[in-house]
Amino acid sequence: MLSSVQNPRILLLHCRWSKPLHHHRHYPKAIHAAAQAQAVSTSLPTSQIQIIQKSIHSREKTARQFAEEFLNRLRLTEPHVKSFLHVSETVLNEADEIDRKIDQNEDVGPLAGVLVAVKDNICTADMPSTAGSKILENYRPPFDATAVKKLKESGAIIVGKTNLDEFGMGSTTEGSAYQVTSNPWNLECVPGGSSGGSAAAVSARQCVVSLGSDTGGSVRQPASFCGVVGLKPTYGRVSRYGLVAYASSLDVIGCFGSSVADAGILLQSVCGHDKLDATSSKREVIDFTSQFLAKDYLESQPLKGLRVGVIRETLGDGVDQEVVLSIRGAISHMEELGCTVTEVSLPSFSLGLPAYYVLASSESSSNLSRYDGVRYGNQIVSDELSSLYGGSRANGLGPEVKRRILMGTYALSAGYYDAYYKRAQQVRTVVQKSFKAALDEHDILISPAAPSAAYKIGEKKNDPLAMYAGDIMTVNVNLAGLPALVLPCGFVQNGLPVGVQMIGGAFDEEKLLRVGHIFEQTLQGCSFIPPLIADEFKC
Ligand SMILES: NC(=O)C[C@H](N)C(=O)O
Repeated sequence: MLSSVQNPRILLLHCRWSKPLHHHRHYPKAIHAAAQAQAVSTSLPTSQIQIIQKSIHSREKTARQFAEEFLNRLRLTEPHVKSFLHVSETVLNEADEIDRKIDQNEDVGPLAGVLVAVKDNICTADMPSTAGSKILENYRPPFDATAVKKLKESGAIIVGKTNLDEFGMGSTTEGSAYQVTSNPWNLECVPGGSSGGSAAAVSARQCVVSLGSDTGGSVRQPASFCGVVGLKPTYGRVSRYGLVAYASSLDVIGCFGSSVADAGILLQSVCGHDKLDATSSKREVIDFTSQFLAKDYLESQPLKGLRVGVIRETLGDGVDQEVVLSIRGAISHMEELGCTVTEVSLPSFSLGLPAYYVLASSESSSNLSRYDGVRYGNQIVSDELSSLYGGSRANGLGPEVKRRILMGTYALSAGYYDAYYKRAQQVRTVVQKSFKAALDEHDILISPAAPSAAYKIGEKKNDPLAMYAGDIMTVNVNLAGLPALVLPCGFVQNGLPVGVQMIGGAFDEEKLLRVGHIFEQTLQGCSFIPPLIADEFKC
């Protein structure tokens, strides 16, 4: 007979809220105390996509009923959370069309009836796409991004466009030119950024899953702040065609869900080679989720012998002690599941942050030069071409975007190029090599997703360096182009969630999702439902 430590299925039962948490001695204290206050559900995070597919195909529930459920919740919560810049008016019609197809035995696709929110820097032909900037106010692209096209082909219903820091530049979503989004766990706190709207929308269950983009952590850090799952795929895994360019060598489209399985199923639908994006990979796309979703998989001790490396530099000075405690709890849980956990050093880790900000700003200064008031968006009318350009930019771009363009232009200018841009590229190579060495010895690497939990709106808004410093845990992964998964692993004392980051080798999303799923199904024992909607989910 296996002990609970060896048998995840038994462990899972221990972690159910019906049993007091303290009966499981390995449950981390930080989760322990705060989680009891936050516990609102006896159910584990399950794949909402699977539930929807099963129900609509068995006619137990219609796509319209699911759509109405989410839209009602959206109507109630949106005045508080403000995740969306635009909500579609055709959701119910699209749901009816899916029900009609099912009735007539027509093909509907793996995301049939699933409400997906899309970050507003991802182009949609039938909705505005502002990238959170005034310069693109009312802009309607004449085409869908490849990821959006694939979503539609899979039967998904795009529920709307979500708020973000202007052009993805920021870590709180306060940098949007339109509105400030709140964290559903505490409306006075930021949801993280730049994909704060997409993370908050999943957290408040306004949609089933959502798309974001991640240049230096924009999917993973808001996932951590909002208590949801965030997946940053390998660079090249998902086409960037139709993603408004910020820093093209770092940008990737990523996925949010309330379970690891949902994030994986969403990735499956949007990834793959696209001839419209020369950097998209031609690698064959394998099935990311079938293996771990198979019945009885959890009972096969699937993590036994998995080599896990804890990045030493991410648990030291400057990291909130309550976050460290939660991550240590997550690490001991992985040991319980049979993983071999060792510390690993990435000596170049701290160099990643300045290198990222030089490279991202440099690329943005080039990418954003297209916004001149002539080809896109808002224009200041003038007889003089230079004041038409200058006026439109002065008026249409926000302060953080201007700061990055100035920093990037400086780093690229003759005389400074070698000292900044070239140096940063050299650091990037060092970062890539040190990840490679660490991943030669380990299957996955572990770190916090951010040095703190969510903080108050306004707290860092006027302190760009403090804001940049908050990206320390995530930017290195973008420099190396690797995939990473963030999932909730606990709470700090004030009840805000903490996320653990799992980093994998290039194109190894399947392994990351598998490990994440087992971790989620055996540790949490509870869906991370924010207080805002807790009443609805109490059982
Ligand atoms: N876009 C991102 O991934 C967010 C990062 N904080 C940045 O401002 O660059």
